[in-house]
Amino acid sequence: MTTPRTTPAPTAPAPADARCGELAGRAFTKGHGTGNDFVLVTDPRAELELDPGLVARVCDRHRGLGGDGLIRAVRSEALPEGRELLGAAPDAEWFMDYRNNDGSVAEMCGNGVRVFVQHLVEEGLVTVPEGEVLRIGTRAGVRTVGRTRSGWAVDMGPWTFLDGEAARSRGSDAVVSAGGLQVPRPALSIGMGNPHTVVALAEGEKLDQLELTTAPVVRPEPGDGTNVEFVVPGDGDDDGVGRVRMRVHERGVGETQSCGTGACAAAAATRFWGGAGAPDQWLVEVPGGTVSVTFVPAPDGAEHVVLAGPAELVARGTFA
Ligand SMILES: N[C@@H](CCC[C@H](N)C(=O)O)C(=O)O
Repeated sequence: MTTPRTTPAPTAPAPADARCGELAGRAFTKGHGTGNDFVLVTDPRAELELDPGLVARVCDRHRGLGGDGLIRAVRSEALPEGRELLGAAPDAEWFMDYRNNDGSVAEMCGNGVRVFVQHLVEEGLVTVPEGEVLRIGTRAGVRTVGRTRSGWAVDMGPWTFLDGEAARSRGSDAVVSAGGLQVPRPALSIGMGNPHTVVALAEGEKLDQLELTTAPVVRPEPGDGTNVEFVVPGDGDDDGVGRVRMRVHERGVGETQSCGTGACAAAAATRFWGGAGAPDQWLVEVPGGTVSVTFVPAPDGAEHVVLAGPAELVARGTFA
């Protein structure tokens, strides 16, 4: 006689928190800037609890909406880091709360700002007439954004050497190893509100041969991690415009099609290596398109970096 089966046949366990619970019923927008793609959520009063696991589930390319990051549009007054900015910039009504695809918080996202502003405009939350600017709060400070013929231009503030004097005197302050590179290469650490490490390669061929599915190793290891840009300077600047090709491995994401702050860092490093006479205007070609980077004297006496490029919204929906 066979004993009746009392235990249920095993089934695959349901993954914990598989859905985007906290976001259920909320509207989202999907957009990108030169292939750097984001999920955008409007949460004016900062009511959502965006824990890293939730952000990672939303950004998962197989089980979520998919994205290099998640951007929450919050009124600056609703977040402590936004309120801090309002004293000096009372017109910075909206704050870009940016999260990387792995759920980590980042200070700044250059492509994200353009997509964020496009989202605010299309949601009817702001108007930006031709010739006027909008001020946006970010964890890297206030950013000023204006329209261009084909997108938005963002004053990204000053660029900095992250390792001041060493970088200035030697032209490099770190070494980077990566798949496809025979030997570790010297690199320059540049701050754009967030950290970047820029490596120059001699030929385009080497750029195409890089294997960036695993993170490049940077020594000395930056405490908060870094975004790593590999650049190949272009030939000839007859028109006074510098050109670079770039691939990037982003902190908290992996290889992306584009990185706005990375393009600014790549142009700043290449211009620094080029010495006096290097152009102030640059076109940075990334796998997802081209962005422009211009170095301008600013009223505060510092040199600012202006990043310009497109922003496209591709979908709207509701979280299940
Ligand atoms: N893609 C962004 C940069 C996003 C943040 C970055 N991964 C970090 O952790 O600093 C850009 O367009 O600038």
